[in-house]
Amino acid sequence: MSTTPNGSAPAIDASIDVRGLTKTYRSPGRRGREVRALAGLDLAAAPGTVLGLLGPNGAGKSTTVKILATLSRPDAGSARVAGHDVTRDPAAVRRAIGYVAQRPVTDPMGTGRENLVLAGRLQGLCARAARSRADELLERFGVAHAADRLVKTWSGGMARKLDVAVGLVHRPQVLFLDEPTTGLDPEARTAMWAEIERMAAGDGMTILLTTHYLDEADRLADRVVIVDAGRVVTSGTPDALKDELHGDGITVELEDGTAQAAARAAAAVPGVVDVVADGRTLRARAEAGATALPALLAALDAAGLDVRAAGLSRPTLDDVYLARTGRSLEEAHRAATPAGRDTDVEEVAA
Ligand SMILES: Nc1ncnc2c1ncn2[C@@H]1O[C@H](COP(=O)(O)OP(=O)(O)OP(=O)(O)O)[C@@H](O)[C@H]1O
Repeated sequence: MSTTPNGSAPAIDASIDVRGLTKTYRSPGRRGREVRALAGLDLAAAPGTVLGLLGPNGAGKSTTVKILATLSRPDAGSARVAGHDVTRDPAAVRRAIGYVAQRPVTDPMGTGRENLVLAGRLQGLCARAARSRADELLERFGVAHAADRLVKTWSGGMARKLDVAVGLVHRPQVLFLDEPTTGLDPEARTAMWAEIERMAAGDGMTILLTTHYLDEADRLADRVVIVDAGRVVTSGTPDALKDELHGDGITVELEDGTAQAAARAAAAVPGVVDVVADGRTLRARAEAGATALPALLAALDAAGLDVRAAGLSRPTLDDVYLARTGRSLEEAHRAATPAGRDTDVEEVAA
């Protein structure tokens, strides 16, 4: 809950308010084998905003979402969603949320319409209201033309839209989207991004989005929280996080030869730092890129190196991730051991 500046009275309640959440999984087969999924996680989302939860495999994103969706219990800490405590009032939380899991929840042997009507009935709508809501959602997600075809014949992008539509049947205030675009082709991803933007900006829904894609978070999230090993590494608006890095990125592509020679020349140019050579590409950073780039190009010319292309870029969330965790998100994914996830486990009691 947020407070007025003097801390006295509640101002606007956060739609999602998580404090000091911890969670450990224990494998019953192997005594003592425990996995600490959350180690004191804090996060908050204001109403009508998109919060991006980023982190490598195993960082604790899905565990967080499952606790917020009342599908799992925390060991300690507190979590409130739409003003309701997830452990004290899970029924109220469930009424207020939609949850779109990583894996599809729709029946591939049913039609799109049948899936939506069933979801509406399960949410307590009468038959007529469920049919009308299904029609509305089929239209809204641009899949009405396929409404009466079995979902197994739908494309991946259409099926993912149906998953999201199912999560919206009961008009939730807060929506959890767990990796909504993983596995989608670029066109389907872009279409899904437009939907997510429409839900947040148009419908005023609060959305917690977990993703592996930093460009996705940059585009959609009002605030991002980067988690690793069950803890928050950093958080803020994408722009504020990028601004903290200062300066510009410089990329130079060389005509021939390796970038090693260019790196030596670049390192001597005043203001050019963090020089990295990779094949024929040279990457560096500079506080004032517009001044440093001409000086760098002159130094390369003087060293007899031909340049094919050169450019400046603002820091990306990838740069933020690298600066904050010491490794790229991709590298972190590779390092995460898929075998680390146990399949047959029970939860450690709170
Ligand atoms: N049911 C479970 N039993 C045992 N360990 C689990 C279970 N679920 C998750 N874990 C472990 O808890 C840690 C956090 O997992 P979680 O799925 O929350 O991470 P994540 O950030 O969502 O990862 P991904 O991006 O791969 O979905 C990992 O070490 C994972 O192996």
